[in-house]
Amino acid sequence: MTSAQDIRPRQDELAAQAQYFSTSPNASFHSPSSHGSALTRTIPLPNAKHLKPFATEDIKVLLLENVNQTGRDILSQQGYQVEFLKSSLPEDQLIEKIRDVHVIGIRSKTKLSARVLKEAKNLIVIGCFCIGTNQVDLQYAADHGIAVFNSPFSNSRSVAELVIAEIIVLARQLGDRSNEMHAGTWNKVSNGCWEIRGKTLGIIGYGHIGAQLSVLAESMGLSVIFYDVVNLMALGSARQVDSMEAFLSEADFVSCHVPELPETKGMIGAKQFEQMKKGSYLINASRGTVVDIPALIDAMRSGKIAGAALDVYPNEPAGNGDYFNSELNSWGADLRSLKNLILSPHIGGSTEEAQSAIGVEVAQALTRYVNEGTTLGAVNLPEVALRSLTMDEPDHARVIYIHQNIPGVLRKVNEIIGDHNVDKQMTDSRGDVAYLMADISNVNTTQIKDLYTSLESLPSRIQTRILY
Ligand SMILES: NC(=O)c1ccc[n+]([C@@H]2O[C@H](COP(=O)([O-])OP(=O)(O)OC[C@H]3O[C@@H](n4cnc5c(N)ncnc54)[C@H](O)[C@@H]3O)[C@@H](O)[C@H]2O)c1
Ligand SMILES: O=C(O)[C@H](O)COP(=O)(O)O
Repeated sequence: MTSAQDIRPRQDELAAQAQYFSTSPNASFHSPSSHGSALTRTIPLPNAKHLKPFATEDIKVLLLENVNQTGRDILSQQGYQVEFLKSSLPEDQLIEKIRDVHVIGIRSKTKLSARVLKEAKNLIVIGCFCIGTNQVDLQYAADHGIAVFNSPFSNSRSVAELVIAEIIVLARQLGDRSNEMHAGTWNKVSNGCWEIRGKTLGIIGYGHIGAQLSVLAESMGLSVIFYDVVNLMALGSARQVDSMEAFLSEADFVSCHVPELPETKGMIGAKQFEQMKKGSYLINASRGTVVDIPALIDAMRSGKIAGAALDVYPNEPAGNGDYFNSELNSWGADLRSLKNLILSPHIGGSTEEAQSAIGVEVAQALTRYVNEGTTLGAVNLPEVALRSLTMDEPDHARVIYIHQNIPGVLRKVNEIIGDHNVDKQMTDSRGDVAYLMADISNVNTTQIKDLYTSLESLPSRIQTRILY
């Protein structure tokens, strides 16, 4: 039976590996990527029942933005060094911290631009503990062999429920009445207050959240129409409308659920407010850049739009307690002065259920990637997996080779690994980047080092890891 002690590499093996890499320091820094370092070391784990390819305590994880305890626990239980911070970091501090880490976990606030990622010499994987991945330069990450994972739908229901609440609160001006009561004013009005029964909800972006919202809204007596760039199956009695103008002119409530893309930036602006019904409402819980805020302010002041709910903003404060500030956003003060405008601090996905599920989902994806190289669910790399390699036979190794997707690479890689018995192999490509995973047997430590050096020397190489 394997004891806990057995699943750690012996100190003398670690020392030997450190020596090996310190005598050939460039081996892990070949062009085109400057990535590769501690994790490209090949550290043996004799007798381990499951693939744990290196000293897990060497793995440094930085978690920002208050990632849920469930995720922190999973990563800590792996033995990784986990640093946890409640808020995001200013770019200069982020750059200092990211230099060192192999894994970073973020939410929607932390911008992992090419400028930041360029400094992340050890980084192999990013976990977005949220749905959106617009805050990460996905192409730069892929080109440098950094996998990115997210949680595609664990908070969808939470967002949909929040929007349902907002529809009723807007229709009844409930936010204003509550504010007035908090200020000591009794103001009993029915003017401009409506039931939602029989009204039309227009959903822009009929994906995970839009579809959930559609089902909930119909059950409360709303008619649902939606606009999406993709032709989609309508749920229940919902109906897809092809033209944005026709869609906007029919909806009493318009709710945005599109990702942040170049095409969705400012997609609701002055022209679209003009096309909306007089007295209609706008809800945005997608991304702050989707709605042109000065145009919204004008439309609300003119009475065209009777109310709005914003959960997201083009610039959001770094952490709790920070001022929602009008210096950063010239329109901040104007927004706060508007009537029947619900402002919430990006809480669409902030429920216990969603955060707990996201913590588990993303932390497990990160662990599988670090320990086994599995990219299932990655948003920027090809999805590749092989069934788990057991370490019962000590002469087995898993080769992970991320490379440029150009002709002739597989032939060269197979020439290198083909002297050994290739038990299984899978390769796939996505755009310019390809990912190869192969389990080989009848290979000893010296041969593994040779394999590693040969693979690293191929000009197509982005990142090599050999797990054994
Ligand atoms: N407020 C929050 O806390 C919160 C929580 C979760 C997600 N979000 C945001 O909501 C967005 C949507 O989430 P989702 O899970 O429903 O995404 P999704 O990918 O499942 O659905 C997005 C839909 O938008 C459509 N779309 C894309 N571009 C479009 C365009 N130009 N016009 C019309 N439709 C377009 C897509 O075809 C897709 O059907 C996320 O990308 C994220 O930014 C916010
Ligand atoms: O993309 C998302 O899932 C939402 O915007 C929620 O982001 P958050 O985890 O930063 O609240």
